[in-house]
Amino acid sequence: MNGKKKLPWHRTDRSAREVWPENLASARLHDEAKFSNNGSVNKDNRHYYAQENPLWIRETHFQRIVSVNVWYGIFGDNLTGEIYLNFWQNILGPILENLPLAVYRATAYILCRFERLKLLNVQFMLILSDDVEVPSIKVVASGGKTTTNVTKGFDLSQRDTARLNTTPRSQSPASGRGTPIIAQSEQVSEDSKVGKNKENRIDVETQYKKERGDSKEHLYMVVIGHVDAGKSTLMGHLLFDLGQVNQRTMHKYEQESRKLGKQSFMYAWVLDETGEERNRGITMDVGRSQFETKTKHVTLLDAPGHKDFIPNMISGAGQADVALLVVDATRGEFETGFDFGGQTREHALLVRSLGVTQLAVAINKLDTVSWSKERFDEISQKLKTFLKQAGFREGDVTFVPCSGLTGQNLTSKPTENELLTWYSGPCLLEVIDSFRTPDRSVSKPFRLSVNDIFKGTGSGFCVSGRVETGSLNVGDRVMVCPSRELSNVKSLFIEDLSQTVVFAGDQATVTLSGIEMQNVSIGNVLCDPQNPVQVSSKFQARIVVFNLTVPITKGFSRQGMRTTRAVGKVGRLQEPCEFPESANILSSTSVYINEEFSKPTISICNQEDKENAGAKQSRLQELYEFPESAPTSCLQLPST
Ligand SMILES: Nc1nc2c(ncn2[C@@H]2O[C@H](COP(=O)(O)OP(=O)(O)OP(=O)(O)O)[C@@H](O)[C@H]2O)c(=O)[nH]1
Repeated sequence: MNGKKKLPWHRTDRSAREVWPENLASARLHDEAKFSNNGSVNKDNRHYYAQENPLWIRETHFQRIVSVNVWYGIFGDNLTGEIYLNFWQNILGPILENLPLAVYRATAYILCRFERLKLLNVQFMLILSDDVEVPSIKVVASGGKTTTNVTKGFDLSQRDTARLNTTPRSQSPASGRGTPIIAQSEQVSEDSKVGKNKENRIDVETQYKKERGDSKEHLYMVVIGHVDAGKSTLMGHLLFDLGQVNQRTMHKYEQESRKLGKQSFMYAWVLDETGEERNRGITMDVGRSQFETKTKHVTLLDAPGHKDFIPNMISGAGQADVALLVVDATRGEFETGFDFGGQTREHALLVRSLGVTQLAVAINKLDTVSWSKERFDEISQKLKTFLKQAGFREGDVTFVPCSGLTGQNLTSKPTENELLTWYSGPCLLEVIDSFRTPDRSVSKPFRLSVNDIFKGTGSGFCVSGRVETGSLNVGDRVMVCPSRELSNVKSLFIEDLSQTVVFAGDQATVTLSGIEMQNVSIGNVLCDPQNPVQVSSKFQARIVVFNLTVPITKGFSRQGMRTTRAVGKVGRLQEPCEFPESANILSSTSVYINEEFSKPTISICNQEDKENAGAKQSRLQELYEFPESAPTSCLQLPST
């Protein structure tokens, strides 16, 4: 909410609280509101990959609080925000007229607009106070055509106010994630259940320019590094400096973290949202946030550093275009994270293996070494050598000195004299701004690698993942590989915002119908039925192996592999395979690479296919169909 609109908001909020002190105890909304459902905070369940079998996905016992940014709102007769009067005065009213008064009075509404995606996005949420007990509410949409049962606590997203005849979204009993709502106008008709062929498709490049041309480039950035390197503190402080977190919230975090004796983590709390993460002082799941630089809209993915949460880190890295590696400059700490089996090396290798080529390195906590240039140079030098070996080009790596705790050199030039004597380069925000946005291959055939599947109470179910190439429209037909079953796209979302089309590079949620949920797995690929992923009996891969207890030797044979992005691209490999005689083994326990790091060079033959050469096609998917999906194989073998 910008400053101009903040004032009427707060004025109305204050007067509304005076009018309804009892109800607004649970219905007050602010620009970063967290929502409660009849007293208990609405939360999103998280997932992780099971240790006992990395092919399984498990739900965690910790959850993320559901929150949204609120731009406009009404309380009773009071209106906040001066735009969209028509929505508030003429459209919302008829929708709500059948609500019981008690419910109506305990209800708050929000309306969001996202300039970047050129969408008018409307969301509203029902907040019931503790003393209103209404299990299901009938909502009659404008024009009286649609009657919908609403479960307590819902929100919905639509492309524009003309599409407000909607079904509210309800919480998924299984995962806590909700099935997003499909606007009536976006429902897939029976007639449209055919794959769009090339001729019917609007020229994708033109469509892409039209939809995204005027907005800032979208970049997904994962923040990686050894545990306690200061990743969350750094990004929390950056978000605060950029105004993404307001003073009041920061003050609250300061007070509450002090009570727990963890005041030094107050900025980390911006991204570490769960009680368990805050109590333990570590990130466990990927924290997400958004911010803007001069030329980019950045989705920030704050990965956990602790080795127990590597699967979560991989899932964050699998979504990223670029990475920010954070290292702790404190004497002894950098060495722990880098030299003695820490996560600095592992994370850097993983992101490179997953296709990330551009890296910024934040040499953090420089306050602990009195902003020493020698320490900065020593660490940069060590990392330069290592990163080059890991496959990063020198020109694609930038080193920036900073302190997440004190805020030096994050969003503006430093003020510390010691640092100013030797550093005149860009601040962290400028470094992030200078990342190149990877080319989005929008005109290639559609491919999406599935990294999450969830079901709500509505029809269909959702899969989410990264669109690797091409574009997908609501109403399109997709093929799920490797099963090759067909399905229909009912709706599309990015960050819970309804879309009519998604493009290469987007992290999208797709609501599918016409296919059973159990027939889609994490690691499957959604593709264009008219141009599906090719089937092959052989593939080549570059393999990075971590934490193997048994040394790798030539002829080494293992069964079962799992990864997020790589499996999404190659299909799941569950067949015995062996490292061929020609393989170049550089290490017996940790990293297995060939001489040319940037190109996959190790052939792995499927055992069965070797025995019945040419007799039948393997279930493996061709990896090298498109360069975007080729060099990013990161396979994890069970260590026993
Ligand atoms: N002196 C100093 N301490 C810092 C700085 N940045 C972070 N810290 C401290 O380092 C500790 C760990 O910070 P976090 O931000 O939680 O580290 P992290 O890398 O996100 O940790 P994980 O996500 O759990 O791996 C906290 O006590 C921070 O206050 C810094 O720039 N200077």
